[in-house]
Amino acid sequence: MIDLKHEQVEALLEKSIYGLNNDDFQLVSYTKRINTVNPFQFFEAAKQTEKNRIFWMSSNKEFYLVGIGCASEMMSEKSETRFNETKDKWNNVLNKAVIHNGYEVPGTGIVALGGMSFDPEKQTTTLWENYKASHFVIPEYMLTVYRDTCYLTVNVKVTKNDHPTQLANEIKDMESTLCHETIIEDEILSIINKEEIDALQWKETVRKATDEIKKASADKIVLAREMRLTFNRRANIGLILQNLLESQPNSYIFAFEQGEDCFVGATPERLVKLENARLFSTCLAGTAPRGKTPEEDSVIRYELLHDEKNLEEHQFVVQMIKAAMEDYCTDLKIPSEPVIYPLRNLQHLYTPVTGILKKGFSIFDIIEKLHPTPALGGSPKDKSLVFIRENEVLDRGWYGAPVGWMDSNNNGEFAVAIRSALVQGDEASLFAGCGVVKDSIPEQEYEETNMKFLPMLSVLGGQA
Ligand SMILES: C=C(O[C@@H]1C=C(C(=O)O)C=C[C@H]1O)C(=O)O
Ligand SMILES: [Mg+2]
Repeated sequence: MIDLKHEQVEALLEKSIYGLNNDDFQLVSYTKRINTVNPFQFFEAAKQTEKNRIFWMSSNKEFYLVGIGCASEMMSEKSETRFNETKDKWNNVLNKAVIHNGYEVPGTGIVALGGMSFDPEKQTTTLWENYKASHFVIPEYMLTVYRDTCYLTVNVKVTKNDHPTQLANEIKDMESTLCHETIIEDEILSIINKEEIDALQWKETVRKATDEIKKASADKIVLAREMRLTFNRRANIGLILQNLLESQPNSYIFAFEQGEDCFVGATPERLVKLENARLFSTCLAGTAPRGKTPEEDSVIRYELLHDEKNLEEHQFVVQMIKAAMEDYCTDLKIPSEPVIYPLRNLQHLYTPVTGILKKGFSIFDIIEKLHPTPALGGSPKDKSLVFIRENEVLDRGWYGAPVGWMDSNNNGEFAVAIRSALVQGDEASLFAGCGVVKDSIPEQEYEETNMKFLPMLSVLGGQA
């Protein structure tokens, strides 16, 4: 019997509590299988707890994580050390924790969920003040849905002064609150004000980037812009997530709540997935709209697959990811030509990457090596980042950066946080960017970013 009963939970807590010295603490974690729970409802039910919520769904819809509250966190404000700090803190957490998890299911047991800012060296504004340079949370309560089976993990930080019976009762009450069937109200959100942040200046920056590229100081520079919306009411994140699920195929759906703010999106772009040392990454760059009829769609698809400008944008990403992965993987496989990745509002050029992770590396090493790929930064990395830092009129915050999860067995998955919005009560900022190369035309790049606003715009009261 690996599923714990109430009395066993109490005994487990008691054992940890009585083993502690005065100022010490211990993270106790246990996982059990539970009856089917709808992850969107679990997320919605947690609203009444007033704890921060995190939502993650993989693009194949086979895997969900919903994290509630914070039992422990790894936070870093410093740009140069954020990766190492996070790795060290993660190792400390794992070394000190007591883990009761009888399942070898990825994403159960102690899992850290979080993300980071795109460029911690860029001057920040107040827009993202609630989001750190790097922030990972080990939730108090976490629902894992893996191929239709549900698991609940409870993580408790206990101290000498805690009372096991009381704690076990609190946990029991919380479990029933969270697993209780909840109705997500279908409220109508409408936009009462929409402001594109300086579109003219943005097009001018695109032109300046093409000049730089022609001078050969860089090959590709990704430039992004912001749209600010005001609604008739507060946006309900649970409903937004459900609407994203219904409207955005082939996409990761994520939400990271921080008090009154929530960073939410439906991104098609995997950065890296690790499952039992098998590594998957993605090159995604080059964009065209979807056709209105199947015939028109297949013409556009054919053109995209043969379009020199888009193929160039794409190729920089393939070259970089290939070079980056060679040191970390064996059996690296990358097809020589891209295929189409279809989405609701647009289609991309896509090249999958697979390999076997060499021993001694973690998923965090891979993220550090890859971020930002030329899909979001440019090529070469340093030159394009300097251009973005100096010329882009936007605080990207967590937009365009890795978001995801990792477990104690070196499994995990990170996506690139695009097609996303920072929702702040009855307002939101949407972000969209595109890869500028030598043949980029500012007006066309502008239209491309308009298409990339659509996934979020359409679930926030705009037109699909
Ligand atoms: C930058 C974004 O998307 C990236 C840019 C693309 C392009 O320019 O063709 C395509 C996919 C993404 O790599 C975004 O959606 O904001
Ligand atoms: Mg493009």
